Amino acid sequence: MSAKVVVSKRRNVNRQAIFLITLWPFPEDFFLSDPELKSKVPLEYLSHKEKYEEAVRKACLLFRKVIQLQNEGKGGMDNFREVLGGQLGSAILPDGNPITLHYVMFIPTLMGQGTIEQQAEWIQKAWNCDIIGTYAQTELGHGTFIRGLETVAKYDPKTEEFVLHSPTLTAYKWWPGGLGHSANYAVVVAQLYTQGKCHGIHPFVVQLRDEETHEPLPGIKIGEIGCKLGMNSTNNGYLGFDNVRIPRNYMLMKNSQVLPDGTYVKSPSSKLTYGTMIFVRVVLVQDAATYLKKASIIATRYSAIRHQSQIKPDQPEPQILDYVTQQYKLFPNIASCFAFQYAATWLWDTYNNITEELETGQLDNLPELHATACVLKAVSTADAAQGVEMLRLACGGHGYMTASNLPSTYGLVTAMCTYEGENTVLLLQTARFLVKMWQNKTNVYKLPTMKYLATALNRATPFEKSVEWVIAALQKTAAGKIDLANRHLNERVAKGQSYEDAWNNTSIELVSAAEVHGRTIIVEQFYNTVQGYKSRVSKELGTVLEQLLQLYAVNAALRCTGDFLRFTEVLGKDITVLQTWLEELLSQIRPNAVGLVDSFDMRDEILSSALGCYDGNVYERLFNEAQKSPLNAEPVNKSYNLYLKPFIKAQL
Ligand SMILES: CCCCCCCCCCCCCCCCCCCCCC(=O)SCCNC(=O)CCNC(=O)[C@H](O)C(C)(C)COP(=O)(O)OP(=O)(O)OC[C@H]1O[C@@H](n2cnc3c(N)ncnc32)[C@H](O)[C@@H]1OP(=O)(O)O
Ligand SMILES: Cc1cc2nc3c(=O)[nH]c(=O)nc-3n(C[C@H](O)[C@H](O)[C@H](O)COP(=O)(O)OP(=O)(O)OC[C@H]3O[C@@H](n4cnc5c(N)ncnc54)[C@H](O)[C@@H]3O)c2cc1C
Repeated sequence: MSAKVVVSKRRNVNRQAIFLITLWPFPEDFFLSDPELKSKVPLEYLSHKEKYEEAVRKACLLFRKVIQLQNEGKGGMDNFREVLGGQLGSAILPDGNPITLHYVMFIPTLMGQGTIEQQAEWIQKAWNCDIIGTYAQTELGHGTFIRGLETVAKYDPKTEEFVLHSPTLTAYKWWPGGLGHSANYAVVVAQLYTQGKCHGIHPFVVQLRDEETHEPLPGIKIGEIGCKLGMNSTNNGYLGFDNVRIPRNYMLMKNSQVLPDGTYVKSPSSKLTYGTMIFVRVVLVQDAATYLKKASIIATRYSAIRHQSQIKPDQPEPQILDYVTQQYKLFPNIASCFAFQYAATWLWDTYNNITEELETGQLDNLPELHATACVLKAVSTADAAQGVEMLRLACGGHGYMTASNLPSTYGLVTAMCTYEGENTVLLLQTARFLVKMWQNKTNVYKLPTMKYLATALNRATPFEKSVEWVIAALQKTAAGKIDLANRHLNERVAKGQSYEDAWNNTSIELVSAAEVHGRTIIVEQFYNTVQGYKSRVSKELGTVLEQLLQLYAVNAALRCTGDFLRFTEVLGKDITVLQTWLEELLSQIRPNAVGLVDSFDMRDEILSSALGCYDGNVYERLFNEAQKSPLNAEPVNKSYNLYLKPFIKAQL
């Protein structure tokens, strides 16, 4: 396959940033109208092996079409984003894409961690798909604690090679997407040893399979890890090394180097090796918004079609959308879609600005970027997973059908809470930075996401029914929680605990403080975006956006009433005002609910749901989907004669 990519010789080019510039309206039809990209049989009726084979067939066609568009000059990297993300990507490959990691982590790591020469060597090949790669970091024994990885890369100056080895079973790589049978190369993260000393984890490019036959190379033990809750076509794999040799220049050496004689040259920051993880955490916030939008469309449209029970005995069964409890399940999730979308856009811009600085050697803003990416990834994916499950429940029994596409959407979104950093662990990373800033308050003034900490604790926040008040109250609560956690940490240390034990013993409070900090950022970004839009949109649209903003804010406030009572001046009677405000907003949003989810602009083929179609023909679609069950192909199944009949006829 041929595609052109120009590797710039300029060092300060943010190569990951160029991925997501949208210059071209994405031609969904080019993909969705291709009969070869449609499934002939619903995936759930295929075996595990057939699912994988079908996914590889489609993934190859999908990327061939993206490259065709690119060669015709139609769009650029944004096309990749569309086909990899939760919108078009998950419609065509509902149980995951077996080559995603090639684009989302392998190529970005070559770009972010390789020298100019290494990029020139590898990127064109990867871009042309002459090689297919993955990102092999996690091991059977360690996913979170990457400093504890056991795979070893030992430098041999005699041959100028690294020797990769898995000394134990727990050192086996475990989880990388596409590793099982799709990829023939990987970026492998391993402990670097040179001149008898361990220098910590570093990234290496390793060939795993023959480029022609795809047979595993000598010393490479490789396979797929088996069935999972979801994402069963992503071909997550395992990988062990038995003294596999690779050339010296296969270590990605943009940040630290091993010279031919084995001398180690240190990186300006050991955390630059973690750069690809920051990149993926940033793009996941957008993906969380996309999955939540999908589920919100399905559940809201279904709620407008479904009639059940009676509100008043003498009246017809209402649309279930008219039940206030139903509105409470749906509308805060619709508001969250907007909130996460705006937070994702803001985080993406922040990421671009800070990575530009990193390219020029300025590392000052890296810790804040890391802390912010961690908390926004954690809060958005946790809320999206919880939201998708709530929206599934909001569809009653039909939401449990795979034909609703809600179970599979949940399978995709809940995985996000674990991969690319387990959410609790990420919140603790943010808490670590918050506490550090809290202890040295002068630093706080400089940080856009944290400067509120300098004044929030002592600011009066008398209750008023406004978003501005919610933001101030969240800020005061976050500051109060950080302050309290920090005090408890110090008290434990003063009583003789080590700092690490005290940290662990305070970690419930620390996680909670980080979470409120994350929600503060999200509400603030939502607020700033709506203020920016107000002068540019119609009065009516401005009103609806304002209602969504208020709903997101008041719901965020009601989720932490206990904390508000502890850390702000709010009183019990004010909570009643908040509750009434929420109820008013639900009824204001009700007439626009279907219009709002329609505005997410997802076609029926993308929703892939019998419940969520635009025309509302829910029951016909459910019935038609049932006809696809292989059990309905014959009126009597052979198990009747084999087992049931003898069982029924037998004298028990
Ligand atoms: C070509 C076109 C392409 C177009 C592309 C278009 C893309 C668009 C596509 C859109 C669709 C998307 C689809 C997605 C599908 C995804 C598929 C699934 C992917 C799933 C992949 C994975 O799942 S892949 C594995 C991820 N696996 C983790 O995620 C491990 C977590 N575990 C850690 O990440 C570390 O283990 C952990 C905890 C930090 C501790 O690390 P540690 O022990 O070394 O560090 P310590 O805690 O001791 O901290 C020491 C100091 O380091 C500081 N620090 C720590 N991290 C830092 C950092 N990153 N940057 C800066 N600073 C950092 C910290 O703040 C401290 O700073 P200080 O000392 O000053 O306080
Ligand atoms: C679908 C999927 C795809 C994946 N794809 C890839 C891939 O392509 N490449 C790759 O390298 N990896 C991949 N992974 C692995 C993923 O990155 C790890 O699973 C993730 O980082 C979590 O690590 P873990 O599994 O070791 O969980 P653990 O760390 O074992 O977590 C278990 C529990 O321990 C807790 N815990 C752990 N450490 C701490 C701590 N310090 N403080 C408090 N609590 C703690 C966690 O909060 C959690 O509750 C994938 C995983 C999944 C599920």
